[in-house]
Amino acid sequence: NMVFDYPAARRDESVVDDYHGTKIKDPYRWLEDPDSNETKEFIEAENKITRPYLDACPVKGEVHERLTELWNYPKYSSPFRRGDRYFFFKNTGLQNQNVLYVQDSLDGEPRVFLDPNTLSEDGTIALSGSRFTEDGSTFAYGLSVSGSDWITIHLKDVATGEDYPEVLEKVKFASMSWTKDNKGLFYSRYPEQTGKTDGSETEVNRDQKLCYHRLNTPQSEDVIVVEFPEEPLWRIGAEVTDCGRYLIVSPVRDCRDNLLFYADLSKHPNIDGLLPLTQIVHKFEADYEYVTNEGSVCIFRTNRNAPNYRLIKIDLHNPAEENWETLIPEHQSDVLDWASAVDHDKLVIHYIRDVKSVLQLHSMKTGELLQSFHLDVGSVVGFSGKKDQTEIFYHFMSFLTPGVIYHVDFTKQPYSPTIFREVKVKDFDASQYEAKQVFYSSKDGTKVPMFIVSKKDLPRDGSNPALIYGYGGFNINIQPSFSVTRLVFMQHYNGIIAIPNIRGGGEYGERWHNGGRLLNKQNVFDDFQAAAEYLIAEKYTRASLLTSQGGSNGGLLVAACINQRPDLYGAAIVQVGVLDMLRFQKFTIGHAWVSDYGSSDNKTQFEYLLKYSPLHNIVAPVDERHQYPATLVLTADHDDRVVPLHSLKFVAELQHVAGHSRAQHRPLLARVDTKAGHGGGKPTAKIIEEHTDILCFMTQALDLKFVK
Ligand SMILES: O=C([C@@H]1CCCN1C(=O)CCCN1C(=O)NC(c2ccccc2)(c2ccccc2)C1=O)N1CCCC1
Repeated sequence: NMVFDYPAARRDESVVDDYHGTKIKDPYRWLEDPDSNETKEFIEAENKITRPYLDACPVKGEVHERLTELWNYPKYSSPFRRGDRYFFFKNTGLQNQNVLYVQDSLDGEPRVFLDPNTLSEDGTIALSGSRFTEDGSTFAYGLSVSGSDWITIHLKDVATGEDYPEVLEKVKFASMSWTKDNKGLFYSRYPEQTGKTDGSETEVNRDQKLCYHRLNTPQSEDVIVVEFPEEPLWRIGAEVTDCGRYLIVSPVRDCRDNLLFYADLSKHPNIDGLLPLTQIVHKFEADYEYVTNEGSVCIFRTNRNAPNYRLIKIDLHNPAEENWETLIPEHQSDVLDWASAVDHDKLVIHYIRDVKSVLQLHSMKTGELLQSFHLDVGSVVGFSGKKDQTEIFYHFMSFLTPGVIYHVDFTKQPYSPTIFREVKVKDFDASQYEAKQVFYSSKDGTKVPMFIVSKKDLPRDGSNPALIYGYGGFNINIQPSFSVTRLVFMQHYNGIIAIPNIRGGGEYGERWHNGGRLLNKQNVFDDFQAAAEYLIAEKYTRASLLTSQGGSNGGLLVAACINQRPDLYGAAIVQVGVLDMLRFQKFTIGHAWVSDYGSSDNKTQFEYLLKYSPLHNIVAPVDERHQYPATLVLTADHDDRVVPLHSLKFVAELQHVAGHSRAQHRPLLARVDTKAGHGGGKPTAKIIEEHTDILCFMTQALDLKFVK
């Protein structure tokens, strides 16, 4: 097999940090500067060896063609009413960005309302966040460029389609919320900073302010309405209540728990400065999410004393915790994932039960269950409905269902869902495949659910290639979804898809999240390793045919797992991963992740982080059995969520330590994309290119056969 001439990246042995008395070397510190020629040359040198390896794949053409063919089916979002019009997103199949359409009625002739594809040749300008005014007359929308988290906010007159002159700059992680007079918009923004803010910079995001913008005025006239100058790392969520009277302000300092304040907007008809706030929640101890309100009584979804979440009522005029009431108590096993007011006095509530979606209708007054909406095994991936609307739409998807949109009209009894739209993938016959859920035991005996999807009747003799995907953090749930790329792997490689719902996620509420974070983080890796061992023991596959894949926090998962058990995998795909656990908090929004990771600034947490940090636990293989799996590390130049330095330092160290070992025959490569970021807003063309490269990497590395 090919011998790899890895780039000789300079090792600066003089860079040594002292963490609470422990000296740690950081020889590739220079790779943290994205603008230096040396870093640019390193990236070029890495792509120079990766590109030929991927292009040498004999079935690259077939894979690209098959992915494109299967991808080319029309995709729709649930329609949603704003004012007296309906809107929906549609992609005819291969469009780089989804297009927003408008109709005067549900069966009216759709007209293009906003087509982001017209904004750039290569589709790298994406819609990122949007909000209509209450009356549907004006549309605020965010545009992000090259996959960065930075957006500019634009304002469009819905009737004419004309944009107002102003553009709101320096916006990131912005909740947008209009005042009910349709005259202005609350949004969060960062102050001007030195240096570029195009998403290729690594500066820490700090000092976010909540501002109020009056329509048709320059941004320079915007007023700061909420700020926490003594808390530079907080982000400020804000939402005008359904009735329009209150502004709910929810600061978040990391990725869990928030405070709650409110302002009574009726006392400030002219918003011209800081709004006086009444604080309701004074400590970061739980999540609180506004659902709706009736007068001064607000309904929140919270995990306060309820790890599976519940709905509570807080009277803003009597907000002390002892006066809070429970509207919907915590379920002992189902997780209350979201709730939405509909038809004036009802709540649609989404539960997660053993990772599968449950959708119910409850009384807003009493909380009692009115009825359930039947769902197959799968996920509700989209929903539209408002308190003052008498209909809802919800979008269902599963491993073998590309998408079904249901409609419920509350003006007719009984409330029975009808199929509004069903999406088909041509020449995909779901009856040839099976999706099942198994429960396996992790290292500490914890039962972990895992979805396994593949063609029916595959031999159970360890001869099938398998792809195991994981995330494992931030209370995020990995529910069933439809993926064309996984379909190609199942159809043309007889591949098996395995998705373990490992700890750190929210599949079983806060307990599951807490079981996989801070000083429990190793449980996440143990759950994942145990899933791989289960697949091998049950003869679904064997180590040399098993690929692990994960992105972002999941990239950390995959990288930590190949350090700890390189023998378990034949290949590993590490996408936009967090890989330097001692320094992540020093870049862009990394400081927000301390709620899951802790921080090297804390001695106890430093000692724990050092034990699993991918960059700091690379070991030269002593023999071929312990060589690293074929590893592809992917990142991109405008990833300002997880800055590329993580991947660059990791692959440099991996190639230096393992790549030069005689026992390491499998490739250890990096793919660094341009005009791309963490993933949000990526154009279809780039997604298909990337997925083609990943399947080709697996084909080459594991010597897989592509069957027609
Ligand atoms: O990207 C990430 C992690 C995972 C989930 C969000 N995240 C983040 O790092 C998200 C940070 C940025 N961010 C959002 O994308 N939504 C916010 C938000 C808060 C207030 C107003 C507007 C947006 C948020 C909302 C709810 C909860 C938390 C933040 C937020 O701060 N990681 C990359 C690698 C490790 C973790």
